Amino acid sequence: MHNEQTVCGRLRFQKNSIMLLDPPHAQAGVSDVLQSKICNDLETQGWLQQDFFLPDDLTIALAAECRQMSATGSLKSAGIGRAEGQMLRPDIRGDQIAWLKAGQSIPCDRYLQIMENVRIALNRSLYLGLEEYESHFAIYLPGTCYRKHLDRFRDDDCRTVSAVVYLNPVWLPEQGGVLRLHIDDTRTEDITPLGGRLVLFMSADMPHEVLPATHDRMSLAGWFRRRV
Ligand SMILES: O=C(O)CCC(=O)C(=O)O
Ligand SMILES: [Fe+2]
Repeated sequence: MHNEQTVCGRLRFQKNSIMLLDPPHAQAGVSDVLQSKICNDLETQGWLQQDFFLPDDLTIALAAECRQMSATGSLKSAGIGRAEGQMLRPDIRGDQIAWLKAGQSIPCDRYLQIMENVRIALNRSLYLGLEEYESHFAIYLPGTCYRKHLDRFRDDDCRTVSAVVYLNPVWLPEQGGVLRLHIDDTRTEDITPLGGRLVLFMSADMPHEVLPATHDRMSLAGWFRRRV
């Protein structure tokens, strides 16, 4: 595991990073490192963190796309709840989002292909029967948050594994904006939203929240789903 102080300072260049995808990464599966974390960490503790998950050039391209969408008004305030029951409650959830569509850009398709490899790895390790992946860009403007919640809806149990990939190439601890996982009644785990980092956790069992930040906080949040 990398020292948080070093990792938080600045996204390092590819030569220092662990190659997580076997070349050529588009078609290859996930690395042995990630596959064994899925087996060990996700299965035993219900969550995992993988740094340098995305190649640096992809993190930068996705961050640029997120910023561009924000600047052109393509990101919309996210609601809470599902379908007709959805409502805007910026005091509870303050991010702005845009759902990804296949073919919308080369970086998004690269990201979706990588997540497809993760889906296969999850099924191989944990026999979860995951059939699809949905994902959105998210930006949390300074001061906004997402209060403690579970990702699985009460009336729809398809969301099985939650995945967040962070897109800010630089993130300092004093900028806040951690993802706080509530592991049990007494233990929490804070994850700094540093670019390239992946977090996976079980959607039904892991209460979590996003704390306010002092800077724009960009990510791709997604869910591996079982069929209805
Ligand atoms: O951005 C994060 O760290 C988590 C986001 C989240 O919890 C969600 O979108 O449901
Ligand atoms: Fe969530």
